[in-house]
Amino acid sequence: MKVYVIEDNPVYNDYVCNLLKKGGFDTVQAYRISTAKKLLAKADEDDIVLADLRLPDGESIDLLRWMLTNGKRQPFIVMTDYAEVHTAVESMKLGSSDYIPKRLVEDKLVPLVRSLHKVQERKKHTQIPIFTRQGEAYQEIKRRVRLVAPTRLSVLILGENGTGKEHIAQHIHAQSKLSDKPFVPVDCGSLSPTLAQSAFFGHRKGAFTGADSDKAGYFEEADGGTLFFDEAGNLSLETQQMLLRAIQERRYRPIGAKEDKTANVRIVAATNEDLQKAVNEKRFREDLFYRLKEYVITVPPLRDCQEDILPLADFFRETANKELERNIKGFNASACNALLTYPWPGNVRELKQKIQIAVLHAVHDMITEADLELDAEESPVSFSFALKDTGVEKERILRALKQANGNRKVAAELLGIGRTTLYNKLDEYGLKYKFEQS
Ligand SMILES: Nc1ncnc2c1ncn2[C@@H]1O[C@H](COP(=O)(O)OP(=O)(O)OP(=O)(O)O)[C@@H](O)[C@H]1O
Repeated sequence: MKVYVIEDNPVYNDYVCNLLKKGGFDTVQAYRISTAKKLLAKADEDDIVLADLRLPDGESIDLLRWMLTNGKRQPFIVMTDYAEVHTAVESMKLGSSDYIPKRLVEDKLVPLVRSLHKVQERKKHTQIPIFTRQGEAYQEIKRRVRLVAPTRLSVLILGENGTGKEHIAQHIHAQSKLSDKPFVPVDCGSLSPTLAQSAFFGHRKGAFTGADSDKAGYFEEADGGTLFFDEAGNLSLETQQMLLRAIQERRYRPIGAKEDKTANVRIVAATNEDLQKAVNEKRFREDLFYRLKEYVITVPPLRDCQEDILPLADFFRETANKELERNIKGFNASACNALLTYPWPGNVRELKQKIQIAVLHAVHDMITEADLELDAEESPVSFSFALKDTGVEKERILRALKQANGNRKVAAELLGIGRTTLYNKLDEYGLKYKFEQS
């Protein structure tokens, strides 16, 4: 997946591409509409286009029109210095996915691209097979899901990108009493504040220019079921206030309607943001935070779930074998070691991608370390072991020791710390003789 950045100012173009690269996205640059058209002719379905509103040879809306007439349905983001609502609305009426004022690019672009990418992933993988993880941390998550699912409590799922939060939300819905009603995911990161009210609450015909017919919002679509706020940390303050009222009063009014409707939904939200920090920094409303976190499920990063890595890798190898029509049998020893020691900043999503590439690359029937193309820059050591919570730290050490069959050297490597630090920690937690090798 690539992001096409079409911006005539080369310095700004480079700046935007660097932001995207840091966010983990590949980029392709163009400075004019004419060049963009040539490049986009070869674009993949899951690519994303980001274009400046005004370009030397026309407006980006012309490019969008060209794409639509040429059957190109990639998400299209308009970047503008001129954040007038009418321009944004015009481009969105035509089918652009969103617009972003340049002053917000630094903070909002990467989350926006990420959510659009997720929508595409979701469309592509509506029927993706899911592996039932057996690791200890996951057993605890399953227990919490089982307990909370039948209640009406709002659930907040916390975890880094790609840890599988959305699947957990789906499990909560599937195990609830509402499972025969809809599960409606909302990508909060891709909602512009201007359009959020209509998106959540819907509108009546004629409520504003362009409202040609009545439209149901997410609350109505999810009626009786679960509304899933994905990337909830990206909600604008304005939208947060609007949602808080609807959730608290269990009522909302579609734009242009004369009467309120009942908000009969169960809320599940997910975020990779530290919401408490966002609350302290006044970026997230404290009252909404408490509404959302009636029950919290925390999903640990993949690097802390060592026992799940190889089984998941095997599962993704099998699915990649089917998709790519290959017959790769497994991983050699150095590949296994690399999988276990790599820090997986992109978590399960990244593991899945790396295995897919490896299955494609493998020359013989076993995947080697080189096939995995793990980025050397992301060495395990770059991940600090500075865990605030000693309980979690102890757990992690125990898991690493178990995984390493008691071998201190391997355990230290798995944890990304030096052997002396590990010995000190073992002393501190009274684990000196735990899993001692005979
Ligand atoms: N147990 C699993 N079995 C198979 N695939 C999984 C599993 N867990 C996660 N994945 C895959 O990893 C990717 C990320 O999962 P998901 O979208 O649920 O994560 P997320 O935490 O919601 O991500 P984000 O924070 O980016 O929104 C998806 O492609 C998903 O199919």
